[in-house]
Amino acid sequence: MGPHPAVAAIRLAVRRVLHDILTEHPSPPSRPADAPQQPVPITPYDPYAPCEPYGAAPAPRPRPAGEVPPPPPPPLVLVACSGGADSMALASALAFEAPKLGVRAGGITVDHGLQPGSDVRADEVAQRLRDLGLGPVDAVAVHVGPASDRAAHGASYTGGGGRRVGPEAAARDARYTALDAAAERHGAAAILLGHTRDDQAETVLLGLARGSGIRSLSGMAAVSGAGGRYRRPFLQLDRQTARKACLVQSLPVWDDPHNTDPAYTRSRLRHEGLPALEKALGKGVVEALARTAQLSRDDADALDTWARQAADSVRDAAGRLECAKLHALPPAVRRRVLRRAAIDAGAPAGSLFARHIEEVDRLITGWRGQGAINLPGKVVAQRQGGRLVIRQG
Ligand SMILES: Nc1ncnc2c1ncn2[C@@H]1O[C@H](COP(=O)(O)OP(=O)(O)OP(=O)(O)O)[C@@H](O)[C@H]1O
Repeated sequence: MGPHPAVAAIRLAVRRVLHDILTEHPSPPSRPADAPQQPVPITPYDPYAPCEPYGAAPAPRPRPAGEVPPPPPPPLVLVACSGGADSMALASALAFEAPKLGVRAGGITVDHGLQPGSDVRADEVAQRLRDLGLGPVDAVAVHVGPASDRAAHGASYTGGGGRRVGPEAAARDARYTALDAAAERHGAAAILLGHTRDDQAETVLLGLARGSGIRSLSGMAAVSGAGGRYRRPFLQLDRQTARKACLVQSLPVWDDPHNTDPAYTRSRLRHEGLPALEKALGKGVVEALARTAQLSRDDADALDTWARQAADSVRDAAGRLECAKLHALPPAVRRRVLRRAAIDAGAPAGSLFARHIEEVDRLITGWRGQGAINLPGKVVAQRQGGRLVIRQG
């Protein structure tokens, strides 16, 4: 008899991602047991050979012709685990699938230090990961400082005003910094995150409420971070499946009280907003929102590419933006060109909102002699003759 359907589903999701990682970081081919050993040439002992100076690192032994270099170690994949149901299910699937594919698998849990006893819990989670057979496993304590505007990990949770704000964002920043450091320390090829389809639906709704275009509707990417470090195998899987997989495998899980605390926007959305939407619109809302994320991402990527190509064609020989050519572009492409120009001039991406770009756009489409527009980062946009000048002033 095969595994429970929930367990089969989480394993399949992880197996697919491990296959992708292996394609990008091929494992050394395993030598069949009966393959002939490569003879290792023996260097004759030379008593007159010069000695290494004391304390110096030994010089690498020149490899005799014909000696096969040692194979690189198989890629290491870490699971980022809070101890919650989603990431515990992910850890169990990784522990099951990785050895079968010749991948090394470890884990990391981050202690944000925001609740009493969080250090003890982090140690417990680390032990559970080791009990699953994962290694190396780290429990890392972080200091949660003020939140930044950075949105570099494919997730962008914000408050209603558009800025990434509050303790949630600050904890996330500290967590990703710790995860990045762990990946560097261990030379990991990837870090798996347990975001599910339900998390994706919530992220899309938060983006919708922000009203800043299809990029914010595109939710979290399946692959993100430096060099595609972060992978989200469960983005197509619902939260109930992950929880069920933990239940049938008797995996203890920790339910973060923040997840049910109505003080948090995401928690209200999860427990009040989405159920109300499902009641009004019927089942399938979560699935539809997750599909919206994927479609929006594809559209946003295409428009970004178009805008990158258009950016050169709207400049004069001196590299200045020509208003007439900007005017001829479709609005979605023009706004992207303007946004990119403002960022290149020094405006911080996280503080540049749709309303800023709309004002700059009016210099092109609604020109009636307006003055200069002040943008974040002391960047100024103004129309001079038929040119749009955006620079730090
Ligand atoms: N303290 C932590 N240490 C390590 N990884 C974490 C931690 N918190 C969250 N993560 C990672 O980020 C993912 C998303 O976390 P988030 O808090 O948004 O969701 P969650 O619903 O609480 O997830 P989970 O049920 O896995 O705890 C988790 O699945 C996990 O991979």
